[in-house]
Amino acid sequence: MLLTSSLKDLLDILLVATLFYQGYMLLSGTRAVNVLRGVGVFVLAWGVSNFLQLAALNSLLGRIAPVGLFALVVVFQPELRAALEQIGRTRVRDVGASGAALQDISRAMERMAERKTGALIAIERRTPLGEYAATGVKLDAQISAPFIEALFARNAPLHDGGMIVQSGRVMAAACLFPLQASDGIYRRYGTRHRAAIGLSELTDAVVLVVSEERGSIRLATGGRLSADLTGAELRDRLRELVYE
Ligand SMILES: Nc1ncnc2c1ncn2[C@@H]1O[C@H](COP(=O)(O)OP(=O)(O)OP(=O)(O)O)[C@@H](O)[C@H]1O
Repeated sequence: MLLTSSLKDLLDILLVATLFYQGYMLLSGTRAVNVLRGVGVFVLAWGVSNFLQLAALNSLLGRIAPVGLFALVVVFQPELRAALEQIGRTRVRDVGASGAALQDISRAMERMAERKTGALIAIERRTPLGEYAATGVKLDAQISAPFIEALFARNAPLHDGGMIVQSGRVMAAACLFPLQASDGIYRRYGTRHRAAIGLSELTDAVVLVVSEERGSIRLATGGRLSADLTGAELRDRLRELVYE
């Protein structure tokens, strides 16, 4: 009986530790981490004021806490939604794009990088990108390297904004992606790169960027931007990420 209850305690502690660790992993790399530190300081101050029995401060912090909690839920609604979606995702094989489509995307990315044509492409994985596709122009077109290059050509009508690939087709172009907050390690990047990081932070999409300025190819996943990639490296990364 004693053993059972200590085993239960151990399981309890393990589950709570896992929950905290998963919570931290979901938030790490997002702007919520900085706020989490602020909440930590608040809780610490509340603990100290409780310990020292500072009645006025205690009652003030006690009144702020529920309002603060509500404000946090409102401010971090996108992050909370992304976190809940991540928990609810089923581990099914991805349908973002077929091998041939990935080849076409990589080839187009390589050519656009050589010509320094700016480009932004999001490949849907498990999180639906419909709401972002709705901000642009619906296409539902077959993927081909020349088509992608034509879309992003400098004076083309749909070159501004991001392209979205769903189920191996170009579903939309000229879409607006959410911008990554300008704080943190990516603050020196321009809006195209921050839009790629922003979308990859809120969804599990693989987002590709060609820099118009540098002619570099980069890839964003999970709110992080890769180093410059060669065409071959991009192909390998895409194969890994889209067929994980
Ligand atoms: N929120 C957004 N969603 C989608 N595309 C965007 C968004 N914001 C900017 N862009 C695209 O990025 C272009 C501007 O890129 P900007 O030069 O500011 O960024 P950058 O990261 O420095 O990229 P580059 O290295 O190509 O210059 C816009 O013309 C537009 O096509």
